[in-house]
Amino acid sequence: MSEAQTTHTFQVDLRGLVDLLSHHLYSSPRVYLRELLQNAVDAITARQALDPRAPALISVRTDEDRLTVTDTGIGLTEADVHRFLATIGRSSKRDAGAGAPQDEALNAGAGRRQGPGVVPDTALADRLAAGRADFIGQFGIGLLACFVVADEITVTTRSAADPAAPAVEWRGGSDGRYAIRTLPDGAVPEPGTTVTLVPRRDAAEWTRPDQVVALARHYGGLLRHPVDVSDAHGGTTRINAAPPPWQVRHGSPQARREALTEHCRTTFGFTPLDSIELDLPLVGLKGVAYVLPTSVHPSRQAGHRVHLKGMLLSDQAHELLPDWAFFVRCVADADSLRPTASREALYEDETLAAIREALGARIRDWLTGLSASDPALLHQFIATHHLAVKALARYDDELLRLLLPWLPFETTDGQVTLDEFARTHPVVLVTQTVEEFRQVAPIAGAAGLGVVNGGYAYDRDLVHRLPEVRPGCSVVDLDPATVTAHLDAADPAAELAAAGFLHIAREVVAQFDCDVVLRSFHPVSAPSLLLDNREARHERTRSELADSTGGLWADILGSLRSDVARAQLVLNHLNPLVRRAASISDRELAVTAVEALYGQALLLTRRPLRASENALLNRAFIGLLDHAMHEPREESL
Ligand SMILES: Nc1ncnc2c1ncn2[C@@H]1O[C@H](COP(=O)(O)OP(=O)(O)OP(=O)(O)O)[C@@H](O)[C@H]1O
Repeated sequence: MSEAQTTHTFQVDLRGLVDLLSHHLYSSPRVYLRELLQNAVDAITARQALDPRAPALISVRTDEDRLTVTDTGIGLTEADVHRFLATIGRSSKRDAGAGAPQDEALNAGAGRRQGPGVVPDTALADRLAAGRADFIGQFGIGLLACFVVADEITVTTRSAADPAAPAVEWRGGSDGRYAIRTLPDGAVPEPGTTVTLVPRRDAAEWTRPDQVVALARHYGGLLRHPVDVSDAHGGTTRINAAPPPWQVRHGSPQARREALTEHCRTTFGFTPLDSIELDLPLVGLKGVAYVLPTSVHPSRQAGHRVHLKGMLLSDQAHELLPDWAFFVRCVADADSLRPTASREALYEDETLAAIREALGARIRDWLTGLSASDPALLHQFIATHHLAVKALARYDDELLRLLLPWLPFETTDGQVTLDEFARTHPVVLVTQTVEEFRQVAPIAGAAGLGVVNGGYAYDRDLVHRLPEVRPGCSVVDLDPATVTAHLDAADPAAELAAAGFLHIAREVVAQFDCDVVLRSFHPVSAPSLLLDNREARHERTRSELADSTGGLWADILGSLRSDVARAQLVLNHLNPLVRRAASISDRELAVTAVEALYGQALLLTRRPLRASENALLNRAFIGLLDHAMHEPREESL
C-alpha cells in the first residue's frame, strides 16, 4: 500500500533571516558604509556602461539625525525595486533576468550588446561573466548590513536607463516589511539613488561625522569615482582626492620612490626598507609590497590591504602572498579577486592561487636582483630578515645559489657569512643542536676546527648545501670522534700515571654507554667535555626501552638497533683539578670525583636529564658534601 505524499515549501522566518544576515555575517557594524559606497560605485559603473559621459559622484552626508548616501548611478524603476531591492539574495549584478533595464546596462557594460534577436547561450554566459567582473557586489545581501545601524532604510531612486519612469521611494524595515510609493514629477530631478538611514541610538557612534569621514577613507580611499563627505555645517571632505602613488606619473624614479615611501608611512606607519611595485595586468592588479624595516617572526605575518576595484576588502588578508614572504606588507587593488559573502576575506580559488604565485615570483625577483643592483641594501635586508631568506632558500635553488654565501651563521669564528667561513675552513663541521655548539665550539675552535651552529631552524640543511655553491669545500656533521681526533693526546707518562683513575672512570660511566679519554685542550679552565650526539642518545633510549619492555615491542625496538658512536667523556689533562683527581688513591673518592666531573660535563650539554643521570648528579653532590664534612674530622683524629 503506497502512502500519500505531500510536498511543502520551506518557510522562511524573514525577521530571523534579516537579523542573521545583518548582524552576524559581518565583523563590525562599520561595514554598513562599505556596502553603501559599494552599491553607489556599482550603480555608477552600470550607468557609465550606458553612457560613458554620465556624471560620477558619490556624496555622503551626515546630519543631526540621519545619514544619506547619494549617487549619480543607474537608479531603479519601480519594477527594479521590487525585483532587486526587495528580494533578499537577488542582485542585478548577477541575475540574467530578461529585459530588466539594469541587465541591459550590465550587458552593455560587457561591451557586447547585441542587436534584436536571440542571444546564443554562450554569449549570454560570457556577458554575465564579464558583467559580473565589472561590479563589486554580487550576492544581493549587502544592503542588509544597514540594519546593523538602523531599523529602517529609505531608498529614493530614479532610473537613468528608463528616463520616463517615475522616481520611487522604497522604505524597508528590519522586520522584513517594505512600502513603495511613486514620487511626483520633479521630486528627484536627476537620475540616481539616495539611501537614507536614521541610526538607532545604540549605533550612533558609527554615523558620527568624524567617524563617517574616517570610515569612508578607510574603505573608499582608493575608489575610482569621487566620494565627498559633508556635514550639517556645510564642510565637505573629498576622501579620495589623490590617486595612489603607483598610479601617478612622477618626475623621476627618486620622486616615485619617495612618494611610495610616504604612502607606506601614512598607510602602515613604518618607513620601508624598499618598495616593490606589483603589476599583474592579466588580473588588473596593481600595488606595492613594502619591505618591513624590522624583523618579524614568520608566524606573525602582517596582513595585507586588498582592494577590489578600489573598495577595501580586507586590511588583514594573509592569503595574498606566499607564507615565506612575511617580510613585506602589501597594498593591492585588483579587478578580479572574488570576495567571500561577508566581503572581508578573499575567496580561495585558482585566480587567488595564481596571483599569489605571481606576486611571490615578483618579490623573489626583487631579492635576486638586489645582489647585482644594490648590495648595500641586500646587506641591510639580510641583516634584518635573514631568517626569512633562509626559509625561502631551502626551497628555491636559484635563490640558494645567489644568497647562501651572503647569509650569516653562528660559527667558531663568530657571526660570519658561509662564504667567508669556507675560505678559512675547507672542512666545515656542523652541529645538530645549539647546545652541542655552545659546548663544543670553544674547544673545537681552540683546536683549529671550523664549526657552524646548525641548531637553528633551517641552518643545518642550508650549511649542508654549501658544496653546491662552493665546490671544493666539504661539510660534515660534527661527531665525537672528529673532535677528539683533533684534541692533543696527553703525554704517555701522564696517561700512565692516570691509568688507575681512568679505569675507575670508565667503570663509572659505562652505564651511560660512555667512554673516557684523556686529552689536552684549551681552555685550561674546562675540566671535561662530554661529546655526545643526538643519534647516540636516541640509540641509548631505544635500547633502554627495548630492555625494559617485553614481547613484540622489545623485538621491534631490538630490530632498530644501530651502530652509532658512543658518547665520550674527554678529561682535560691541562686542567689542574683533573690532574689532582687523576692522582686520587681512595677508590670511593675517585668514584665521586668521576661522577662529579661527568655530572658537570652533563649539565653543560644543557639537555634534559634522564632519571639515571639525575641520580648520578645527586650521588656526586652528596658524596662531595659528605667528603668535605668528614675530612677535617678524620684529619684531626
Ligand atoms: N545605489 C543603488 N543604485 C542602484 N541600485 C541599487 C543601489 N543599491 C542597491 N541597488 C540594487 O539592489 C540590489 C541589492 O543590493 P545589495 O547591496 O543587497 O546586493 P548586491 O550589491 O547586489 O550584492 P552584495 O550582497 O554582494 O553587495 C543590487 O543588486 C542593485 O540592483
